[in-house]
Amino acid sequence: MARKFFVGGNWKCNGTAEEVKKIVNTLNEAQVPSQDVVEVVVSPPYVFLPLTKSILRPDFHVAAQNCWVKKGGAYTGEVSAEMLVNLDIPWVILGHSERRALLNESNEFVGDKVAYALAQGLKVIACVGETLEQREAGSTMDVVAAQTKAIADRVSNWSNVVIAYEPVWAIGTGKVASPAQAQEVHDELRKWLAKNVSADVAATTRIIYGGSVNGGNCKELGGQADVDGFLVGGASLKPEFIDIIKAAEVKKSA
Ligand SMILES: O=C[C@H](O)COP(=O)(O)O
Repeated sequence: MARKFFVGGNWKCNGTAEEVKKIVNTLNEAQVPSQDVVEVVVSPPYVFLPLTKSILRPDFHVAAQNCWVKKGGAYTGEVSAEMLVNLDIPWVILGHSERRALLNESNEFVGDKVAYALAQGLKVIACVGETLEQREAGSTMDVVAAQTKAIADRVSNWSNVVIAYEPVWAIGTGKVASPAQAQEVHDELRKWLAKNVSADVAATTRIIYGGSVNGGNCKELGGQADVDGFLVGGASLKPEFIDIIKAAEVKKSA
C-alpha cells in the first residue's frame, strides 16, 4: 500500500482569531492536489481549534498540539484526549521537541501519551529528533531510536500513527536538513521499525520531515524515497504553505 503524502501545519503558539480566519481563508481558496494524493492537517492553538474546524474546508483536518497523558480530572491547564474526541478533533501532535525541551517531557511520558491518545481514538503525529549536540556526537540514530522505542513499547496498532522526524537544530532556524540528511534518518528509522516492530508497519507508516521546510526546499525534500511529507512550523502561517502541500505532486511523478 502506497503511503499517502502528509502535510501538517503546526501553528504553535501564534495567532489571533482574526489571523486564524485569514490563514484559513487562504487555505480554503487554494487549488491543491486531491485528498487521494495528500492529507492536510493544520494545528492551531487549543483555543482556536473550534473556530478553525468550523471554517476550514472539509478536505483538510485539524490537530491539537498536545493532550494530557491520561483521563482528565484535577490537572489544571491540561486538555484531555477525551475532550478532543468530544469536539471531533481527529489528530494530535505529541512529543514535539519544544515540549520535550521546555516542559521536560521524557521519552516514556511521550510514549504514554501516544498510547493513551490512540486508545481514545485519536490519530497521532509523534515527533522525534536529535539536538545539534547529539548529531555532532554521532548519536542521531540512537536518540531517534530511543524516542521511537518508547512509543513502540506501548503501542501495538500503528495504523493511526505518523512519525515526524524533526532535527531540533533545523526547527525555526532556517537551517534545513539536506535532502540526503533527511533521507538517511528516515531510511534508518524505517529499518528500525522493520526490525523492532514489523515489516508491514515499516512499509506503511508515514515518516514526515520537519525543520525549516519552506516553499523553496519542499520539492527536493519531498522527492526523497522515505520522506512521506512534512510537519511545517513557520511557513504554515504563510501562503507558501500551499506550495508545500503541492509538493505532494513529486510522489506522483516519481
Ligand atoms: O512542528 C514543526 C516544526 O517544529 C518545524 O518548525 P519550522 O518549520 O518553523 O522550522
